[in-house]
Amino acid sequence: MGSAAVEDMIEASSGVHFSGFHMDGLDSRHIKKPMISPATENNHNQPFLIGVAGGAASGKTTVCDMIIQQLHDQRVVLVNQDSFYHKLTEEELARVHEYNFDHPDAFDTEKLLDSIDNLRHGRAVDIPKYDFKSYKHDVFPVRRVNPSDVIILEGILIFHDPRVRELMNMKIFVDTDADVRLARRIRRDTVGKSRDIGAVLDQYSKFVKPAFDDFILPTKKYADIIIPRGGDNHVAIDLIVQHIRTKLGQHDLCKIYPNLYVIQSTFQIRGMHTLIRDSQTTKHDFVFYADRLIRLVVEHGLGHLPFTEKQVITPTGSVYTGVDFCKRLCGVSIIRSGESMENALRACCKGIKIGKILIHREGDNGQQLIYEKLPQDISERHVLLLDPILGTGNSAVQAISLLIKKGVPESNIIFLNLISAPQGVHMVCKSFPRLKIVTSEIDIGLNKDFCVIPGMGEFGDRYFGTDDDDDQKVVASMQQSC
Ligand SMILES: Nc1ncnc2c1ncn2[C@@H]1O[C@H](COP(=O)(O)OP(=O)(O)O)[C@@H](O)[C@H]1O
Ligand SMILES: Nc1ccn([C@@H]2O[C@H](COP(=O)(O)O)[C@@H](O)[C@H]2O)c(=O)n1
Ligand SMILES: [Mg+2]
Repeated sequence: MGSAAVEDMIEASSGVHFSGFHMDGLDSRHIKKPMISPATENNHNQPFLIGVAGGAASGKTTVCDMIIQQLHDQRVVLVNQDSFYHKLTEEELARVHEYNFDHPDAFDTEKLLDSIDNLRHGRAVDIPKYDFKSYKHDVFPVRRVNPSDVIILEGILIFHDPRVRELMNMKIFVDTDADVRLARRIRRDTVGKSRDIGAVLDQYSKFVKPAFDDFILPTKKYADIIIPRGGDNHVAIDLIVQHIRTKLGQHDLCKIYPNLYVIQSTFQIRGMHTLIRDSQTTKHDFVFYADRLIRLVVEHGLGHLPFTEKQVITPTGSVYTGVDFCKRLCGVSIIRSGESMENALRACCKGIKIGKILIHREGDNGQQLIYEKLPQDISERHVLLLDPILGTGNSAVQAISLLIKKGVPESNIIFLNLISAPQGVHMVCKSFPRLKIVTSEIDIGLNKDFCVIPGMGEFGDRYFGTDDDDDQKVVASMQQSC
């Protein structure tokens, strides 16, 4: 695809986030101003920002180095909070042993925020390298840091300021025993920084330990992941790297198509995917975890519907300013796998009408519309199109074309699925830039039989129990648990 075509498409589709506001059927007293659906699942065109905090000598730098090493094929930069220590005055330098380097005020957070803002917007920045021996920033040449796919921010107090914290896509706290930290610090400061052991211990009891208790430890609660034993914890580091890779994989397609929304990956979501993708999972477990994931996708999809502001009076007599749901909705499932998503939609939207479309699939593009039953007034509704797998995209294109033929505006269609292949994403997003796709994971691609890989096999067979192997799996799982 030419870059001009991509730009045209992005421009055309970016408008849809603001154009789906409908007022039909709503009480005008409740309508104050249009509210744009929050689309927080992914940050288009933004690098993935990781924060790594923890006590001094807990192993933060070691953990960052290991992550960077494992992500060797990605553009990753490390930004150290040390680089943003305030410049000391002559007076402070003369009495440096009385200076508290562990207090939040020791850092120039405004400058740090400015540098991150530049990097996030694709601008290179010059970051000084701090010299622990002279307490100065001008001993070493400044480091030119280029914008990258992943930015790691590391430092004892990197979670302290909420403005910095809010920018982070992932927060890691390195949790190492206090004795180990002190022992490492003594070695580092005496051998590495040529400091006197008495001064090191004085600084520790006067500033380092109190600041850890008062400022650093209280930020542990903001962490998404706490790593005990730092760099020795290879399992945690592998999982973190895997998660970052998933996020980076998604970013590429999300950068091209602003109408693609991949729900924020968590270890819970990855755990559920691991189960439904495992060929040894029993039907019972498959249905249980597929239902959980479907429910998440449905809830995220509903988050993209237009809302109107609504105020209510609570039992305490106070005013609560909230939102009113969009009422003109309908679901459409692509038979047969799509029917597995109907229950979750019904559970979220009381009494929702659900239409059906049956498409006969043969090979990669032998699609043929066989049957359709849709509500008569479908053109006036927002449609949630249901199909757990987006493979080649041919069935989806058939179904969407039918909806558009029936008068449904393209921007009123939200296509919900669990797994999308990049081929299907390209096909649907290119053909219908005003529609939205909400999915939970993007897979690698399609095999020669047009099946999604790694995928999960034939979803309908596994969900509805028409998978021949299932009895053997039950026996195997019973044997395992004996
Ligand atoms: N798992 C570990 N085992 C032994 N030594 C370690 C380990 N992790 C870090 N160190 C050492 O401890 C010191 C502090 O580690 P570092 O990663 O620089 O911590 P921080 O960045 O949190 O201050 C360094 O000298 C490093 O080599
Ligand atoms: N001139 C300085 C500046 C900082 N420190 C100490 O460094 C610690 C933070 O660095 P980490 O790599 O351990 O995160 C912090 O505890 C400061 O006391 C210093 O000793 N001298
Ligand atoms: Mg460090």
